[in-house]
Amino acid sequence: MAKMREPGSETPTSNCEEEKIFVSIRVRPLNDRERWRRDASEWECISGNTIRYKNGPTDGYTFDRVYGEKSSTQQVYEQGIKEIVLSVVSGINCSVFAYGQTSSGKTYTMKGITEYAIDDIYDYIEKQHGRDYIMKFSAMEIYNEAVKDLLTANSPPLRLLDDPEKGTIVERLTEETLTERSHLQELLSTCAAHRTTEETAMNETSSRSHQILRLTVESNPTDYVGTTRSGTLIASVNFVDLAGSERASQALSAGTRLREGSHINRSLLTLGTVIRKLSKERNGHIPYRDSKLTRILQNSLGGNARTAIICTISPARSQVEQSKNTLLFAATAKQVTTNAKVNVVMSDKVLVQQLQKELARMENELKGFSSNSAILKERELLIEQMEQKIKELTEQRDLFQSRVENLLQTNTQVETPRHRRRTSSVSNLTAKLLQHQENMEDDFLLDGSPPTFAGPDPCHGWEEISREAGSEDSIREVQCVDTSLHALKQSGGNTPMIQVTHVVTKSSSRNEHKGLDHVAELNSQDFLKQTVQDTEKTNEPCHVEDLSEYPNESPYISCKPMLAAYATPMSPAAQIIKVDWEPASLHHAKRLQQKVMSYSSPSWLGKFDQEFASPSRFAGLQQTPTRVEQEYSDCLDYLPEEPYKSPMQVTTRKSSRKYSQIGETNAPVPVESDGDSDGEDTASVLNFAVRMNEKSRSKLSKKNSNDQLVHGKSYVVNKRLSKIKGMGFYECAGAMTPSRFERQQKDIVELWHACNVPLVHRSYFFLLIKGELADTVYLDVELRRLSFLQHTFSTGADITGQGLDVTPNSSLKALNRERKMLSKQVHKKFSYKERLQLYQKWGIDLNTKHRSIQLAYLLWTNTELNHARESATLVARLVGLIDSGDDSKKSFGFGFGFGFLARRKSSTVKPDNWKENMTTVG
Ligand SMILES: Nc1ncnc2c1ncn2[C@@H]1O[C@H](COP(=O)(O)OP(=O)(O)OP(=O)(O)O)[C@@H](O)[C@H]1O
Repeated sequence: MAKMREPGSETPTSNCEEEKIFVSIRVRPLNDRERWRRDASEWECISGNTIRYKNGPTDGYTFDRVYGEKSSTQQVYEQGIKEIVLSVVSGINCSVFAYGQTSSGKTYTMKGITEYAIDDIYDYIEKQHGRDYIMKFSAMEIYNEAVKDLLTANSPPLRLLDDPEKGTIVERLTEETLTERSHLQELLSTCAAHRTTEETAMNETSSRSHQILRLTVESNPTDYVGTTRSGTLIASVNFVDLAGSERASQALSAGTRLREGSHINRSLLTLGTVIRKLSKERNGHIPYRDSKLTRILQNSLGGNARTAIICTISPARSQVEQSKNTLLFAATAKQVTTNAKVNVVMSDKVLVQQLQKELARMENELKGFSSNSAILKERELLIEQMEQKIKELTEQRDLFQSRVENLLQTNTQVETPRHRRRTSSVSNLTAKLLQHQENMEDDFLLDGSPPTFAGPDPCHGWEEISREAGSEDSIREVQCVDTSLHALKQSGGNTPMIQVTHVVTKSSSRNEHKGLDHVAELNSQDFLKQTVQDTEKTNEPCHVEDLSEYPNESPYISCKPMLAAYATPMSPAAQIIKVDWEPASLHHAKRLQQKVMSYSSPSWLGKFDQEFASPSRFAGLQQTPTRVEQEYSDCLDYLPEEPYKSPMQVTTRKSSRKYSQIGETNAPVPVESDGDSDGEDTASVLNFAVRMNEKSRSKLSKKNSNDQLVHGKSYVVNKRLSKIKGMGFYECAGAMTPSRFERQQKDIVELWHACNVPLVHRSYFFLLIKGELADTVYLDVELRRLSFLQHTFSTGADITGQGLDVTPNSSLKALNRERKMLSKQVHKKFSYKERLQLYQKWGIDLNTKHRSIQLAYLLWTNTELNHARESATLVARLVGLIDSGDDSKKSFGFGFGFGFLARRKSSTVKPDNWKENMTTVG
């Protein structure tokens, strides 16, 4: 038996509680007619819950409660019924049935039960605080399977409706809201008056219908404690007085009685069936809908309700069979289980009310707190002051902003014609470049060949344009050459070799112009020889400056060596000669540049030039100009006044200079030609270098080493510098200064180009270098490695014959494959958003087709720009290396560099090692 819950103490989540129907038996006393018949009382209650037929088995029938003839209705109510009925105030549905044959005392008992229950409910509600109760009363009868409203006279039959939430409801059933107890008494009287009854032979009233009185109790909380909220509890208690349970055959006679009996029994038979089925298996089909009675009382018979059934019997011997049937029904009903739960309804209205009350409470608390808090007042004051300050600052900012805008506008208006022309030319060039690339890139991914950019290097163009646009300086750098053997003479012949460099000055001396013209007139084949002879003859006045007086200035950085390819390999004491010039005109600069560019690289490098970034295409000088090339040639007229410098050609010549600086003295001298004109160029220059080297050594042996011109001394031919003496080159540049670091890095980049080093390796190396002193070892090792590699390539030695399958051509092919893959990976590895950002960052027009290819091209050519590291990072990501992690990158760079060095020193360079290394980096 479920215990009654304390209203208001329940949680919003309802807990179901299973319990059996509470079944009690009440035996009424013999009535006058039975006594007149001398009918004997055949039933006795042998205990509080067992009744026994006096002439039957001694065991008797056991129920929850049994009440004898002398029991009172109050007893029946108090012992079990009351506890169930009062559940309604806790939000639990409940029902009390009276079942029994006609005149067994059902109405008598239910009348008393109802009155006691209502009294108790009223008593309970009146004692409660903190909740508002609303009670509503409705009454109906089911007669001949018609539902009638007992609160309405001559009620028409009412329809039953199915409600998804409430279950079966009776349409238009009167529901009176109760005010006070007397009100309910009046309503009960009304119901009794409207119920279908008949007069019996004993001048008594016999009920012919099933009566259902329903009291609905709704309770709402009126106060709140903290944030706990409880909803509305709604439950109903049904007082059901059934019609006589005797069989129709006994009650009916004919006509109306027959129909009435069948209807009565339809509901009663269905009730019996439902109870019987519920007592056996609740999960099967329960025919609630077979009768109005069971349909209306569905919840009370096996659902969400607590139920009590009072079975009334007559003690008379003549009614034993009916009494036994009643007890049988009672025994079956005793097996039925119901699931009662608390019915909580949290309506929006109630919820809003609760929240409003809670809000009001919190506001009151806040007001009280604010009014009493001095701290809050201070902060409010502070906030006001800060807001005022912000306002003032905002006004000042706007004022300054407008001034800046005015200034900018003024500057724009005074823009020089030259600047306008340059800007215009930049725009034109950009448009043409992009348009051209759009056409050329179509074929790139199709045939797998590297992009044949007929136009200028887009990377270079952007850099130059950017530099030009950002500088109004009249100083121009011009690539030029000077053998300056004068310097050699002044050095006392100790210099083992001579390097040819270029330099930039603002000088306007006539002699310089001569020198420039002179150099510019030289052809590529005889350039160095002629220059040396001329210099010795004319003995042009040049100041020889010792770099030791400029210990912080690296000659390599300041003079940008260009034709160093002609230095003797493996010489540890390269001389740096710096010649400052300013061209007499742009014409001279261009001519000189053409000459410089006409120097051919080895065949395999030349091929690369033609295919990738040939400046000759840009300048349209060496080949028959195509339509596109002609366009670019036209563009030259609008170019900034700076000669085009090919990264590739600079690389070709510079790389050997580095080789000479760091190489080993006993290394072979590369004098062999590969047979083609490019090779002849190289051989010629190298022969020259060898000759000069030998000359220097001869002088050195005769003069026994002048202390001012020891190995490592560097000289600068510079009209602006005074003569200085002192520290040697290696002493000067031995420390890892930023300038040296930068120079070495650039040299490595150039050698990478020259040796077709895979992009993967380049990326790794760039990512390895952090700009720290510890990077020196990486740079040195890489330089040595590349120098050796380049030397091997340039000598044209039959490396394949030695088992090495890494050749210039093979590495170039591998490099091209990489580049092709790089272009494809741009789309795969970079998101759309990333690509857009990269296009903008690298100056690629978003409207251009094949933007990704352009981006890839810029990435693999931009190792000479300031974005080298970023470029390397992007490349590494594109080729899938970035995911390998820092450790592997470090170990790769370190292991690769030192591993190779170790093999060389121990003379254990094996073809397989080479192959392995190159394969690894590729
Ligand atoms: N426990 C009782 N003590 C004294 N009188 C009783 C008791 N029970 C019933 N009576 C009387 O018996 C008569 C019939 O009772 P009641 O009308 O309640 O029977 P009923 O089962 O409702 O019959 P019906 O089904 O025909 O309406 C009534 O006069 C009633 O006063």
